[in-house]
Amino acid sequence: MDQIVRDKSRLKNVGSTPRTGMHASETRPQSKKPLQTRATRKSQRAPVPKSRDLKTAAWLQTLAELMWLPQAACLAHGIGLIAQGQGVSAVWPLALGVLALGFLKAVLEKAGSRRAYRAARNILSEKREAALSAMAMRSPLDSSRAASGEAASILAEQAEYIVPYLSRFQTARFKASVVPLAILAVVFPISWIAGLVLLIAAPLIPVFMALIGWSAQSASEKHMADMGTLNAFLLDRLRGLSTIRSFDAVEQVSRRLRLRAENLRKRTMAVLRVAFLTSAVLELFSALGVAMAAAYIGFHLLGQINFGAWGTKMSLSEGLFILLLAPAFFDPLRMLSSVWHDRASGDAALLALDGLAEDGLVMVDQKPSGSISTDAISHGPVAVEIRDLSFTHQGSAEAVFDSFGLSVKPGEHVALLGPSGSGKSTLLALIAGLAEIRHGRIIIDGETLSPETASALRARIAWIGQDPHLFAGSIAGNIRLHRRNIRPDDIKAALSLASLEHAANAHGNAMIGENGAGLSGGEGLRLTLARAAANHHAGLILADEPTAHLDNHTANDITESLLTLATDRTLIVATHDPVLAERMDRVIDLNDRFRRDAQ
Ligand SMILES: Nc1ncnc2c1ncn2[C@@H]1O[C@H](COP(=O)(O)OP(=O)(O)OP(=O)(O)O)[C@@H](O)[C@H]1O
Repeated sequence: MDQIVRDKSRLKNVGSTPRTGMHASETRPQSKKPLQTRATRKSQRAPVPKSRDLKTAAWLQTLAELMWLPQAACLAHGIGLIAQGQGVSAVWPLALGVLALGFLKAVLEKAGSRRAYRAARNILSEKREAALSAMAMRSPLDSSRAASGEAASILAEQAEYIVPYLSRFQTARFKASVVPLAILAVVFPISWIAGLVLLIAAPLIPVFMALIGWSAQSASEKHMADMGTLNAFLLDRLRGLSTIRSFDAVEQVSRRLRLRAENLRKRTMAVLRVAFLTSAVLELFSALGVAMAAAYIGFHLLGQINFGAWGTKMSLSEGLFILLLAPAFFDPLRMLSSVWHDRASGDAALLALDGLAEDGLVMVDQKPSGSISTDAISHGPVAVEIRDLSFTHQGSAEAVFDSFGLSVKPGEHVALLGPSGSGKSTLLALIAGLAEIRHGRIIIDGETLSPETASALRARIAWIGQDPHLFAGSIAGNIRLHRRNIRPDDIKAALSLASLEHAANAHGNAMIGENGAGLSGGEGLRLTLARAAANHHAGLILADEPTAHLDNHTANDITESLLTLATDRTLIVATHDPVLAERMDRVIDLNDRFRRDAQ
C-alpha cells in the first residue's frame, strides 16, 4: 500500500446498499417516483397522438358510412314507385344507384381502414422507439426504472393494444360524432317526432357507455398491471431457477405463480364482463329507439297518429326512408361500443409506453450515440481527474459525494476501499458516465465528461462489474458483444489472458445459457475480464469488487489476471479485499474522504 489518501470533506452517507443490476421487481428499492405503469396512474389519460393520416382515415370511413343516406333514399323511393304501380323501367336507375353507392362505400371503407391501420402502426413504432431510446439512456443507478419483465411485457405485448385503439376506436368515435347528426339533419325536416325519438334514445347510450367505460378502464388497467407483474415475476423466477431449486422452493414458487395466474384470470374475466355489459346496454337502447321510430311511422302511415310531420302526412317513401335510417343512426354508436374496451386497453398501453419513455435519472450522454468510429479512439493509459464532485442518488436526501476530489495518473492502479455504502460503486459508475453529476467535473484523458464526449470516452473504458450480464450464446459471442472491430485473434488472446481457454475448449461452440448458466461464478467473471481484454482501446479499467464471493484460490487467480490486463492501463478497483488492495499502487479510503481531498 503506497499511500492512503484522505479527503477533507466529511462522509455523509453510509447506509444500506441497494445494488445496481437488480432485476426483480419485488426486490427493487422503492423510489419516490412510482412507476408510471402502475395503477397509481389510473386517473390519468394518455393524450391521443396526433396524426393527419388517422384523421383522413376517419373521414374516409365516415364518408363510407354516410353513403347509406343516398342508398336508403334510392331504396325508399324505388319501393314507393313500385307501390304506386310503376314498372321496373322506373326503378332500375335507382337500383343501379344503390349498387354504385354500395361499391363506393366499400372502396372508401377499405381505404379508410387500411390507412387507419398503417397510421396506428407507425405511431406504435414511434412510441416504441421513443420508449426504447429513453430506456437505453436511463442510468443503471435509476431505481425507478421498470423491471425488465415489466418493460418487456409493455413493449412487446401491451403496446400492441395501441393499434386497435387508434385504428378502430378513434375512427369509430369520429363516425359516431358525425353520422348520427347527419341522419338527424335529414330526418327532422320529414318528421320532428321521429327525429325526437332518435334524439332522446341516443344520449342514453353515451351516458351508459361513460358509466360502464369508467369501470372498463379501471378493470383494464388492473388487468394490465397484473399482466406486467406476472411477467416480471416469471422472468425473475426463471432467472433464479437454480437458486429456487437449491433452496427446494419449487413447490412454493409454483403455488405463488398459480395464485398470480388465478388473479390474472379474474381480472381478464372482469374486463370481459364489462365488455359484454356494454354491448348488451347498447343493443337494448338501439333496439328500443328503432322500435319506437318504427311504431310511430307505422301508426302515422295507417292514419292513427296524424301529427309529427310538420302538419302534413308522410308518404310511404318518406316513412321507409326514416325506417331505413333509424338502425343506421344507432350503428356508429353500437360500433363505438363494440370497440369501447379497445379504448381502455389502448389508453392504458399508451400510458405505460409513455411512462417508459419518460426521463428518469439519465446517463451523461442523454441520447443514444451512434457507433463511434474505432479510428477516432486513441490508445494508451488514461488519466482520471475528479474535481469538486457532488452527487446525491435519486430519492435520497443525503449526498454520497460532496466536493470530492481525486487524481489518478495514466497507468496508475488504484483501489477504492471503504465500508459498504461508502460510495465505491457509485464513484465507478460516475466515472463511466452512467449518471449525471450534480456538481463538479470528471476529466478523463484530458477531456471533461459531458453529453458530447461521454460516448467517445466510454469507448476507452472497460467495466468489470460485480454481477456481469452474460447472454445466451457462445463464449466467443459473449466476449465479442457485437463489437465489429474484435477479431478472432483478439478473442483468443483475451481467453488466454483471462485463463478461460479451458472452459472455452470444454464448451466448444456450445451455447451458455442466459446469465451464465453452464459457467461457474469464477468463469463468468473471467469472461468479463476477457471482454475487457478484447477491447484494445480501453485505457481505463473500472472493476467493481472483482474478487467478492470467490474462494481464496480463485480470487488470487482473478487478481493476477486483472493485473496482467491492467498492464499499461489505468485501473480503478472498488474492493473490500485487502489482498487485492495491497497489489495496487495506491489505496483511496473512501471512508475518510470527507476529511481531505484525495490526490
Ligand atoms: N441506485 C441507487 N439509488 C439510490 N441510492 C443508491 C443507489 N445505489 C447506491 N445507493 C446508495 O448510495 C450509497 C453508496 O452506495 P454504493 O453502492 O456506491 O456503496 P459501496 O461502497 O459500493 O458499497 P458496497 O461495498 O456494499 O458495494 C449507499 O448509501 C447506497 O444506499
